[in-house]
Amino acid sequence: MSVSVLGAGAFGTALAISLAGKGPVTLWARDAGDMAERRENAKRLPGCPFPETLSVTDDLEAGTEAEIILLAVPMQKLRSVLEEHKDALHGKHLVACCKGIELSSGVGPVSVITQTIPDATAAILTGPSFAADIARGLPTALTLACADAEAGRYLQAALTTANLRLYRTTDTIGAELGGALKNVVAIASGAAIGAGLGESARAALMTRGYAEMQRLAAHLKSEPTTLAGLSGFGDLTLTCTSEQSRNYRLGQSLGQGTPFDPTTTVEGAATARAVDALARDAGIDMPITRAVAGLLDNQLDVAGAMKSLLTRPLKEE
Ligand SMILES: NC(=O)C1=CN([C@@H]2O[C@H](COP(=O)(O)OP(=O)(O)OC[C@H]3O[C@@H](n4cnc5c(N)ncnc54)[C@H](OP(=O)(O)O)[C@@H]3O)[C@@H](O)[C@H]2O)C=CC1
Ligand SMILES: O=C(CO)COP(=O)(O)O
Repeated sequence: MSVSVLGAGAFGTALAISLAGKGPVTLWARDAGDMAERRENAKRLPGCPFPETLSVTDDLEAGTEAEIILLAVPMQKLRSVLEEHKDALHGKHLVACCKGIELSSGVGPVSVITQTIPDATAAILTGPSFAADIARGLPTALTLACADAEAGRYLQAALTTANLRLYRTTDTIGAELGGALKNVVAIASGAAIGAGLGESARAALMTRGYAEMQRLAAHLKSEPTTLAGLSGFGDLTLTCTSEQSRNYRLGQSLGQGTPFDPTTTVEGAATARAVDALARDAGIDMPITRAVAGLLDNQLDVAGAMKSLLTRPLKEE
C-alpha cells in the first residue's frame, strides 16, 4: 500500500504529515521548491515540520506512482485537476478530500471523479477536522465513504493512523452532502454571531440548517443515518462553532460588514449557490441556503436574511 497526496494546501499537507507517521508518503504540489527546502509548508500550514518519511515533489510522475491518491484541492478545481492529469490517474484509488458541490454541474466530488476517470475507484474522506489539529497529531475521527465495500475496507485500513480514526460507509452521496452543506450553515451561523444576533439564533440556524440538509439528502436518496454521523452532524457542530473555520469567519465578516480576503478557500460560498439552484429546480425548501446565497450575492443584508427566515408561514417541526 502506497499513498500520495495531490494538492499541498493546509488539509493535504496535514493528511500527508499524519499518514507519514505510518510509512512513506509523497506530497505533490504545483511548486514544491520552498516546502522541499524548509521541510514545512510555511504558506498554508506554518509550524508543522515534515517528518522524514514525507517527500515533497512537483514532479507529477513521482506524485502519482502510489496506489492510493488523496485529492486535496478545492472542490471547484477538482474537475480541471483530474482532467489535466487523468493519464496518470487511471485505475487508482482516488480519495476526494474536498467539501462542496460543483457549481457548474450540481454534483459532489465522488461523482466528479467517476465522470472524469471512470476506471478509478472513487471515495471521499470527510468529517470534522481542522488541518492544524490533524498535523499536530490531535485525536480526530472522519468518515471514509466508498460505494465499493471491499475497496472501502482497504482504504479505511490504509488511511487510519494512530490519531486519525476512520469510520466507513458505502453512502458516498450522504458523506458528500454532509461535508458540503455544513459549510453553508457555518456561513449563516457566523453571520448571526457577527451581527450580534446571539447564540440562540445560531442554535436555531444549526438545527433548522440540519433539517434542510436532511431534506436534500432524502431527495438524493442518501441513507438517513449518514448525515447523523461525522460527515454531517459532526462537521456541522465543529464548523458552526469555531473561529478556526474559514466558512464561519466569512459569515462573521458578512455579519459585521467587514472585508474578507477573497483568496481564502471558502467552499461554502460556491456550494450555497449550487445548492440553492439545485433546491429550486427540485422544489426542495432550503430557506437558510437561499438566505446565504442572497447574502453572498448582495441581494440581502443580515437583517433582511433573518426577516426572510422569521416571517415564513408557521409550520410543524
Ligand atoms: N483546511 C482544513 O482544515 C480542512 C480543509 N478541508 C477541505 O480540503 C479542501 C482543500 O482545502 P485547504 O487545503 O484548506 O485549502 P488551501 O487554501 O489551504 O489550499 C488549496 C490548495 O489547492 C491547491 N490548488 C488549487 N488549484 C490547484 C490546481 N489547479 N492544481 C494543483 N493544486 C491546486 C493550491 O495550490 P497553490 O498553493 O499552488 O495555490 C493549494 O495548495 C477544501 O475542500 C476544504 O474544504 C477539509 C477538512 C479540513
Ligand atoms: O472542513 C473543515 C472542518 O471540518 C474546515 O472548515 P473551513 O473550510 O471552514 O475552514
